[in-house]
Amino acid sequence: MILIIDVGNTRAKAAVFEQDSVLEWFVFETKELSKKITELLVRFPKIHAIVVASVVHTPKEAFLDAANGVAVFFISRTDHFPFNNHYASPQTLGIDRMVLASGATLQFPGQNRLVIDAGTCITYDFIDAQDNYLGGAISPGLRLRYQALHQHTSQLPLLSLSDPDGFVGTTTDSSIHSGVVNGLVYEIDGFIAEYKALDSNFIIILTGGDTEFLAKRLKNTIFANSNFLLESLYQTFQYKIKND
Ligand SMILES: Nc1ncnc2c1ncn2[C@@H]1O[C@H](COP(=O)(O)OP(=O)(O)O)[C@@H](O)[C@H]1O
Ligand SMILES: CC(C)(COP(=O)(O)O)[C@@H](O)C(=O)NCCC(=O)O
Ligand SMILES: [K+]
Repeated sequence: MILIIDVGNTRAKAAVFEQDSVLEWFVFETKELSKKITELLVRFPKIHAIVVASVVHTPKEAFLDAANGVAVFFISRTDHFPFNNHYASPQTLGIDRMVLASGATLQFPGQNRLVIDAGTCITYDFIDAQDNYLGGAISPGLRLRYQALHQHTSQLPLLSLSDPDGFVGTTTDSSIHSGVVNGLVYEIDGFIAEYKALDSNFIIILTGGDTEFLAKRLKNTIFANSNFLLESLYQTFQYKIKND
């Protein structure tokens, strides 16, 4: 039994794997990490390894203390990945993006893949049909857009995510919802159109905390899976074990 943990900038996501199936999924605040690991190890005493990918500087000691002797594997940039990395600054590439690229490469062989992760930030990652990872884009996530508008102005309220009524905002609130939600939907559809213009043989994978909200609003056909990062992390770990 293996505990897989993805530590994002907003929340940590975890899954307990038995062979290749998931027994249970968990989501919690990143600051509750140590406490949660301790709880999960009590609930699932058969866990013999913990696999972690983190984009947050969480001290390794915190994991090791909570793991209480269970082996902890921190997936890092120096591990084996199933793609050729062409990012021009590989030393600064987010480990979450590498894991997503790895999952896309292994799960969808022989086609162009675009992975969109709608989390704290929106990340776009492009792996071509020959398994070359080429890069993509980073932009603010949905919640971050609402927060930024409020924090950097005097007059804009902090709103929570809600459906805009059309694209013409007629009040401050509806203008913000239109700008944030429609703006992001146009952005994603726009990027997808650019990638598809390169080659029609494309699979587009959408993941992250805003997957469900966004999936039904996009024009394009996509493969939506909120758990794609955790599944990819499990596969990246299996790939690492085989190739180390
Ligand atoms: N309980 C929640 N707390 C924070 N964000 C949430 C929650 N539920 C849904 N979300 C959405 O999830 C997004 C963050 O996604 P997530 O995958 O958790 O980010 P990260 O991987 O960067 O930690 C936010 O833009 C927000 O709209
Ligand atoms: C872009 C990110 C902040 C996204 O993090 P997330 O939204 O998943 O919490 C993360 O992938 C990161 O810190 N990247 C480093 C810069 C880069 O990938 O080029
Ligand atoms: K992201």
